[in-house]
Amino acid sequence: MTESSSAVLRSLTGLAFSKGHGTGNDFVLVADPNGEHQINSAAVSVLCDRHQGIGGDGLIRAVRSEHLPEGRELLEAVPEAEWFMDYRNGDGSVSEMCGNGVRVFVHFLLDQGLADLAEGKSLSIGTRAGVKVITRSEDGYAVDMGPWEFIYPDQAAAKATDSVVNAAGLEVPRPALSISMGNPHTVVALAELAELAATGLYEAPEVEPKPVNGTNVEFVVPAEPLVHNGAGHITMRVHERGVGETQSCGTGACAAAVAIRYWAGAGAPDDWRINVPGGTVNVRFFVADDGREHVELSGPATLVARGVIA
Ligand SMILES: N[C@@H](CCC[C@H](N)C(=O)O)C(=O)O
Repeated sequence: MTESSSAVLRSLTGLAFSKGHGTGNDFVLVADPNGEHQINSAAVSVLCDRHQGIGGDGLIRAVRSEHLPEGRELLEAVPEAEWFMDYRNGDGSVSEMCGNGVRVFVHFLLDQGLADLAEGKSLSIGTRAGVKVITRSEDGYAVDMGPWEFIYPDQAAAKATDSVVNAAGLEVPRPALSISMGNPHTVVALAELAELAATGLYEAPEVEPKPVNGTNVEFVVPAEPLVHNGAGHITMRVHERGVGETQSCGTGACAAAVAIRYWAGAGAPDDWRINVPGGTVNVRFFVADDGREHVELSGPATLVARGVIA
């Protein structure tokens, strides 16, 4: 351990944390109701280090929205969004949204006695991508992720792809489609599972044009046939901005379903199962009360440990 990382850990002595995951996308979770802990990006990367820290794809701080400027702004429109998910990637960078993270966040709030979520009720959680509404579901928790958007709408409409991606193991760059789920995604379809397995994600894929704020990149293989039992089926691997390859990405699963459904055209289903290395998440498209098409993400949330920084 370097001197600076041990100094960072010393400065956090006594901090209580939990460790949790959603389909293998794992997080260090800290309850900071009154916004008293400034966990800077150096501290996040030390805590998320798998060898010299606790280990995690990201760190999630649970803070009351009133204690953050971006939370106070959300409260003006949605006063019930008491809690804010302050999400950081494992390298310390900030991301707008984490789909697996928000389910684990709610599970953590319930475990800590900081919130209630009775059957048939919902919880509104503040995030940097707006307020997300969470309910209980058969597979764990369901999150209304809101509407999706093309990042380059003109190109997407004209050509159905808007960028190209290359990665280790792929012989030629592949066409891709860029989708925003509040955070950026670039989705690439591959023909078969063997090609997906041979794709090297130990370094960031190259994306052209290079997105200014970086991007998460999803490699997906549609099932053959694509639709069975009324749902579309996809297998996905992901390289996450600020992390590397992860076992799962909730916003990535939504972006993958958006892209494959768009490419499949009229008649494509509204229900999707996304198989990732860490399990399965479900994605559903529906028209919400605001008259817009929203994406719902559902899946499990698990807490595995509680501890204190020594
Ligand atoms: N794993 C997350 C996404 C986390 C943020 C992402 N790495 C980014 O920088 O946008 C998910 O489940 O959505």
